[in-house]
Amino acid sequence: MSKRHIVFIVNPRSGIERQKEISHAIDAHLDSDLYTHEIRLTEYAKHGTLLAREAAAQGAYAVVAVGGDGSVNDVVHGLAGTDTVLGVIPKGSGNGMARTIGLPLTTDEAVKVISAGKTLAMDVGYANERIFISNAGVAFDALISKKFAKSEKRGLAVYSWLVTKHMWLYKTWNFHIEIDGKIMNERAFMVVVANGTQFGYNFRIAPMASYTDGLLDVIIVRRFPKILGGIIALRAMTGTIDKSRYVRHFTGREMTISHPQLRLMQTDGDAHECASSITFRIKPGAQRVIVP
Ligand SMILES: Nc1ncnc2c1ncn2[C@@H]1O[C@H](COP(=O)(O)OP(=O)(O)OP(=O)(O)O)[C@@H](O)[C@H]1O
Repeated sequence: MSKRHIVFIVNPRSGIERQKEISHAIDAHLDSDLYTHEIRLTEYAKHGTLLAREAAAQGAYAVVAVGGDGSVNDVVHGLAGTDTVLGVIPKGSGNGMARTIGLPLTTDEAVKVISAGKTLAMDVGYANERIFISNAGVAFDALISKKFAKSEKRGLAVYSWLVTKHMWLYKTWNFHIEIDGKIMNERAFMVVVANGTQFGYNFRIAPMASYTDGLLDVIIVRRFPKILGGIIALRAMTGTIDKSRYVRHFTGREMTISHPQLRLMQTDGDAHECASSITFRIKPGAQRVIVP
């Protein structure tokens, strides 16, 4: 049997030590009787999409995103429409997708999972034409993604500080929302369309979401007394946010979220400009992913 080829995509900005750690883990734990491999370094943001597309075109069995949800998102954009499998070594700060599928967070263990090669077909979300794996959102989470991207430092402490600081000033909007034909207007602090359960750091905005149910989950956090912000955050950390009286939850296959002033959204933690109306869709089982 011919060996399967795996391409690992690494952001060199993560540092030489981390690159060495990844190389050692691959040498130690990737079964060389079954796999050949190469490591490709990204040269700029989103370069992972191009590298993944090239790898798939050259017949790679798998492309492994070494990083967080942003890196996974880049790779999945490149693999769209191909049979090449996605692998993940969780080296981001929040690692929302990796935590959702229960991947080990250490490099050695993550490489062992890749070597074992068990896969499942994962649903892929679309926000207009843009892919998301974990979640997409149009309100407070989009603002935090933008602020987090500008921050020099990463990590839970920075993320928590940004949420706490901006929550007090944030003004809710009255969104027009249509979910599989059902129309509603909601004054919301957050409207998140989720495929995975969390933003990262175990902050579970959609604890009921599944990568294999063929559905998107819509979480609407309504206007709430800001003094209760800590309690809502605690509910997210304990996986009970849907039990809050300020939270509404729906599932569907297609939904549109609109507001005349809407300009900013996030997909997998990456903030970008958007139109005033966004349509979200799910492609069930569109991407095979290596799982524990
Ligand atoms: N060489 C590079 N130079 C600049 N940016 C890069 C380079 N390679 C990758 N990137 C970008 O860096 C971002 C890395 O995001 P990633 O999600 O992997 O890390 P993170 O934000 O720390 O983790 P998480 O999303 O889990 O919090 C991606 O948007 C990717 O496009």
